[in-house]
Amino acid sequence: MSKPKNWPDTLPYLTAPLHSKELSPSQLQTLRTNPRNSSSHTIQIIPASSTQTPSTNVKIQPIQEPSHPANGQYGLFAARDLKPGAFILPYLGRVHGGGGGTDPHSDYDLWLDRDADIAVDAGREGNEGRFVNDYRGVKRRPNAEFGAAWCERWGQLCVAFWVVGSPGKKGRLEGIRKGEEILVSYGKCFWEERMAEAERVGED
Ligand SMILES: C[S@@+](CC[C@H](N)C(=O)[O-])C[C@H]1O[C@@H](n2cnc3c(N)ncnc32)[C@H](O)[C@@H]1O
Repeated sequence: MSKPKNWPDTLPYLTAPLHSKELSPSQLQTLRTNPRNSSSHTIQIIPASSTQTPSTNVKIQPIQEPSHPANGQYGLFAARDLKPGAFILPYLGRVHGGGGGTDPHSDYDLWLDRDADIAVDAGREGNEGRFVNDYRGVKRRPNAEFGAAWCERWGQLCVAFWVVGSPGKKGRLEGIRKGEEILVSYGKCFWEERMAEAERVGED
């Protein structure tokens, strides 16, 4: 199986979501319910042709810029020009419930469905999506966003990334140029939790 360039040797590269054994039958049903068949059809449907692996939209690159807050780590960069609103890639990892099956301190855990208590952790295995950094300290605003999508390739709900903006709208949202870093907002909660954790460690 081919892996993306710069993929770490120690980490399994996923080409499909991995299900934690602890997922309950109702969580599994939520994951496998196509919103096209339900009354609340608000999420995007991603055709299988858009989720080929490795992704041709992105590349993983080491960050070697002292002013970048994640200097010395990796980041995810556009491998070609990406238009406003364009789908970028799915975020693959271990799909789990709050009940367990993953690391509670993971920095790679994203909500898929809060109401159903389902999240995706790419801490121990994942795809290119795990290398997306937060915009804070890098750019003035995020150029990408994440949310839930129905992925036809796997017949289930997934977390996925899109370019910020709407396809037909002109203005300051100009998509992501080839070579530009893809940056999302992890949300205030992510950084508040990290700060609280750092304070706890400092007190020990
Ligand atoms: C999901 S990972 C992103 C990929 C990570 N850079 C890597 O190489 O594995 C999240 C971690 O990246 C780092 N990070 C991402 N965005 C950051 C930012 N804006 N400022 C500081 N650290 C950041 C933090 O260490 C955070 O815990």
